[in-house]
Amino acid sequence: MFRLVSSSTRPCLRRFRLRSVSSVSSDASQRQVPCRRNTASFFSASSCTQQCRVPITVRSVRAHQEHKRQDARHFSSDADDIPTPTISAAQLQDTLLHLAPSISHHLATYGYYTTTNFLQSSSVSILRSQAITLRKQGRYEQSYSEKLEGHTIRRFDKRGVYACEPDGRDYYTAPDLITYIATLLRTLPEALNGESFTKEMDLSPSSFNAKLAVSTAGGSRYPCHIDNPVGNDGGDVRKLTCILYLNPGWVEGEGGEIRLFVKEDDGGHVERKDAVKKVDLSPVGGRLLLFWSDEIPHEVLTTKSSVLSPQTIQESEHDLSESTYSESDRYALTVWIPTENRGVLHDERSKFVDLKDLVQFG
Ligand SMILES: O=C(O)CCC(=O)C(=O)O
Ligand SMILES: [Fe+2]
Repeated sequence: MFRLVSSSTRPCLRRFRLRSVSSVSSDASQRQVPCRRNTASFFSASSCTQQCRVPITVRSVRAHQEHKRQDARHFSSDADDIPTPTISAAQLQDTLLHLAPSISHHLATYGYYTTTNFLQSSSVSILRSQAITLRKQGRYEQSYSEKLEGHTIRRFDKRGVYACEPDGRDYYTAPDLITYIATLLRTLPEALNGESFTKEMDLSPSSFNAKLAVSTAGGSRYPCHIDNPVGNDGGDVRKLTCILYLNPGWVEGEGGEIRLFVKEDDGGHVERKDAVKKVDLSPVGGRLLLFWSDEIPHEVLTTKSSVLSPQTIQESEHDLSESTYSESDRYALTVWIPTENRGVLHDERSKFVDLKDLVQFG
């Protein structure tokens, strides 16, 4: 008997640490820069004290040179080389603050929130092209799930799915992706903690992990799972899953939908224990989807081989730019936000608590 433990690589919740910043500035003079070596301090270059301590041997000299080469790729002392993101952090922040009351209400009532208009298609195309550049740099690896077989956790590759965990070193390649992640983290936890429906969740802006995943066309799928099935017992404090889809030309109804299993009764009045509703959402570019990481079962349906509108395909034939590379692939950027209040994870009092029992995993 298999039990799905986690759909993704075990999270490293210390991957990024954000300095507490109350406002977001897109002004280049105020911009915070990635640390040279320590990805954990992306927003605090001055706090990196780690030195390169590779012992001197012939092999290590090569390793050292490679290290320096990699470093140079990610860091330049010339401030002019720091890329300026195209998307406006201030505008993103405004949008999130504007949506916060509705997000809070929907999360509390339905367990999820979604909007297809979170970003303009031009911004989605920029984010996608940076995701593709990271892929061309070899930053993605085979994505896998872990299942508990007896007492052993076994790893299963997800066919056709590749993932990377963007971090501070990726700023030079993907300034907009990193700006989006940072702005989401700076804004959303605090905004939802200020709303009465989600106040108790005590979401934390201080640490998190992010995943950029690409499902290649023609068959890849994710089985039904919960992102954080073990919760505090396993040291996993992820509470809110935030997915941004980066597929500008996606055609609705052509596969690749995420299927959420939510309560049939969404008004919170009469709740039948066995009432589960399936909600299928296409990964259309600019869709933001949020749901409780420890409660909402979901799966990703098979991606069909061609999911782009004829217009997009036609355009891509004449445009060999980065933004149309691998145009049939399904890109999703997920940020998991943890809670400071471990008691809310797998809370027996939650109205969604029985969803995981009602859905067959694996
Ligand atoms: O890409 C999606 O729609 C969802 C991916 C997912 O469920 C996961 O990474 O855990
Ligand atoms: Fe998931």
